[in-house]
Amino acid sequence: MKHIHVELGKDSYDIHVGNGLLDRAGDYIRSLTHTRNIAVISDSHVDGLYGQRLEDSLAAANFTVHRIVFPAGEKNKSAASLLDLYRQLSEAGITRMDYVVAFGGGVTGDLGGFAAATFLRGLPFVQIPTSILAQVDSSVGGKVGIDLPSGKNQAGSFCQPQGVLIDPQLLRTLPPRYVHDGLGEVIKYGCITDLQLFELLEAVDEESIFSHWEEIIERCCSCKARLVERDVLDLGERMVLNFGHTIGHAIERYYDYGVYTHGEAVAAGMSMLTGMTEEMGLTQAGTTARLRHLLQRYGLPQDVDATAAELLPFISNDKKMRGQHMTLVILKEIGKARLLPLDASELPKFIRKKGAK
Ligand SMILES: NC(=O)c1ccc[n+]([C@@H]2O[C@H](COP(=O)([O-])OP(=O)(O)OC[C@H]3O[C@@H](n4cnc5c(N)ncnc54)[C@H](O)[C@@H]3O)[C@@H](O)[C@H]2O)c1
Ligand SMILES: O=C(O)C(=O)C[C@@H](O)[C@H](O)[C@H](O)COP(=O)(O)O
Ligand SMILES: [Zn+2]
Repeated sequence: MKHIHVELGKDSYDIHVGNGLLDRAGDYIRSLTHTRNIAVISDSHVDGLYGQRLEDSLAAANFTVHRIVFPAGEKNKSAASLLDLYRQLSEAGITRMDYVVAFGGGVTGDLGGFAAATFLRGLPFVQIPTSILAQVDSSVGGKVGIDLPSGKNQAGSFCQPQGVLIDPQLLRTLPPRYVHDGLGEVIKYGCITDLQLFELLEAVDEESIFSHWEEIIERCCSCKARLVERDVLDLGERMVLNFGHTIGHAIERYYDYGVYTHGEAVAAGMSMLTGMTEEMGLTQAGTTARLRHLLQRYGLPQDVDATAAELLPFISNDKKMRGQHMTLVILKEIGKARLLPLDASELPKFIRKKGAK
């Protein structure tokens, strides 16, 4: 079992990584609280697969368990779902001393975490991520929230979990599309800070990657933990985690959260942007080809049909926008990202698509 500490003063917590941890969740959460009631928020797929196992572990540790379920899918990371979770938390009689577990992929972590962060002005919560994407990225760092018609993650807050329990064995049931989806964010970590991780992904293939999950999860979570410790509110250095997301979020929204998964959209965003920055001489020659080759190897898109003009309106409310100024995350080379401040009027030239004027 591996432990990664996230040092944030009174908001500090630990990330635990180990096979079989799901069945020890009850004892672990019991070590954090004496309360009786616990709400487990999960989507319909994860609840069906693992809800009873988690309930059994929690019940054995003397918790009264309230399983709260919402329909799976990014379209449900919505205000309507949030209201329904509040209703269910209220009907379960959850009070301020009780605990919430966000148990599922990134959608559950963001939506369930936001419900916990805001219901009764805030309840303590634990993240038990079950998708690759959630195990390498979304369960750590405290960004919780929902999508709005105006854009991706447009309502949310920073609220750190009390702990994160990662059981890589749960990934065995993850559908192949979401293996690729999560690898989109893993490739992001390789691009922004971890050349060795990028090289590992180049060296293995989809078959053999399963034997490397623990190492991959640990590398990504450690990288994220260090960035979050230095810049918890995302005002500077943490922004590198947003590489590929300026265009990626616009892609998700343009297609109404129904065509590209988050990891796929980020993959296309990284590739499209790097194509442009390399052409401008800001990125080392050859980087785009290397990135696109890796994306292709793991079944991820390198481009989308939507034009720059179609995507641009959804970039105007990116969270890296400050008035008329914007920070773009670009690559110097594989393993090294940098923040590029620019005027919003310059954005179109970074989104212009290959071959377009
Ligand atoms: N807060 C953050 O820092 C952060 C970081 C990255 C991404 N995100 C958000 O995460 C979301 C994407 O997360 P995701 O890709 O995990 O999507 P998801 O939560 O929708 O999960 C993907 C699918 O896999 C299913 N699933 C999850 N675990 C499973 C398992 N073990 N076995 C079988 N099926 C399983 C889910 O039911 C769902 O159908 C996006 O909304 C994105 O914005 C947040
Ligand atoms: O934790 C972060 O910081 C990230 O940017 C991680 C991203 O992978 C994640 O998708 C995040 O939710 C994006 O945040 P946003 O502030 O751009 O909505
Ligand atoms: Zn992301």
